[in-house]
Amino acid sequence: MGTSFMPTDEIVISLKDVNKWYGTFHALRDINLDVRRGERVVVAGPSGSGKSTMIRCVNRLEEHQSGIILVNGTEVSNDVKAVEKVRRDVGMVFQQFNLFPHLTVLENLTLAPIWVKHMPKAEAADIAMKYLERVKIHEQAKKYPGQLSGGQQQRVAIARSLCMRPSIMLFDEPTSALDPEMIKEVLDVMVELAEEGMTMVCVTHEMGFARTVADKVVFMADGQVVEMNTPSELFGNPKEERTRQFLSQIIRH
Ligand SMILES: Nc1ncnc2c1ncn2[C@@H]1O[C@H](COP(=O)(O)OP(=O)(O)OP(=O)(O)O)[C@@H](O)[C@H]1O
Repeated sequence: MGTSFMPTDEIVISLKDVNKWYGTFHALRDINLDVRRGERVVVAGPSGSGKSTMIRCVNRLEEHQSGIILVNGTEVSNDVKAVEKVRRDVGMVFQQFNLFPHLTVLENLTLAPIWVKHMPKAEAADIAMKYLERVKIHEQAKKYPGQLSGGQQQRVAIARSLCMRPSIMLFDEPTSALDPEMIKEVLDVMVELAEEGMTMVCVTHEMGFARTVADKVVFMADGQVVEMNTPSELFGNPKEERTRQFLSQIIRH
C-alpha cells in the first residue's frame, strides 16, 4: 500500500472484456480492470503493449470495439452525452503537455472552465490561481508556455486538468518527455494528489513512483493484462515469466 489514504470499495472505472483493434491489429485483448475510488493504479509494461491505448479508451480518445467500459456508472459509448459526462469526470495529462502556445498560463487554465462550464471569468481565474499555487507555479501565470521549462509546463498541464474538478485523473507517461532534473518536480505534484485521495491511473516507467504511491500495479504485454498486484508483490514476487523478464530488463538498465 502506498500512501496512508485508503481507497473505498466503490468501483469508479470498470473495464470488462475490452477489445480494441487498429485495423487488423489487435491492440487490446480481453482487458478486465476495476479501479476503486481513491485507488492509485500504475500501468507498466514494454513499449507497444497497449498501455496508452487502454487509458485512452477510458475517456474515449480511442474507441473500443467490444466489451464494456464504465466510468462512474456511465457506459463509454458513441453516445455524445455519455462521453461529455465521462470527460467532465476524468482529467488527463499527456506526455506532450498540449498547452495552447498562444495563451498565457492563466488563460490556458481558465479556457475550459469559462467555455465548457460557463464559469464567470473572475471565478475561473480565482480557481486557476489556487491550482497554480498548488503546483507552485503561480508566479508564472502571465507567461506563455514557451517561456517555461518542461517540468513547469507539465505542472501547468496538471493544474489545468484540476481546474475542471475531475474525480479521476489519467496520466499517460507524464514525465517521459522531461529532462531528468525535472521529473521529480512533476512526480512530487502527483504524489501530493495521491496523498489527497485522488483516483489516479498512471502509465509510467517510473517504478520508484509505482513502489511508493501505487495501491495496484497492472503489468501489460502484447495487449493483455498479464498480472496485477500490489507493488511489493508484483516487483518482489512476480508470478508470470513475462513480468519477470520485463522487471529484469528495467532493473538491468
Ligand atoms: N493510431 C494507431 N494506429 C495503428 N496502430 C496503433 C495506433 N496507436 C497505437 N498503435 C499500436 O498499438 C500498439 C499499442 O500502442 P500503445 O501506444 O497503446 O502502447 P504503449 O504500451 O502505450 O507503448 P509506449 O510505452 O511505447 O507508449 C502498438 O503496437 C502501436 O504501434
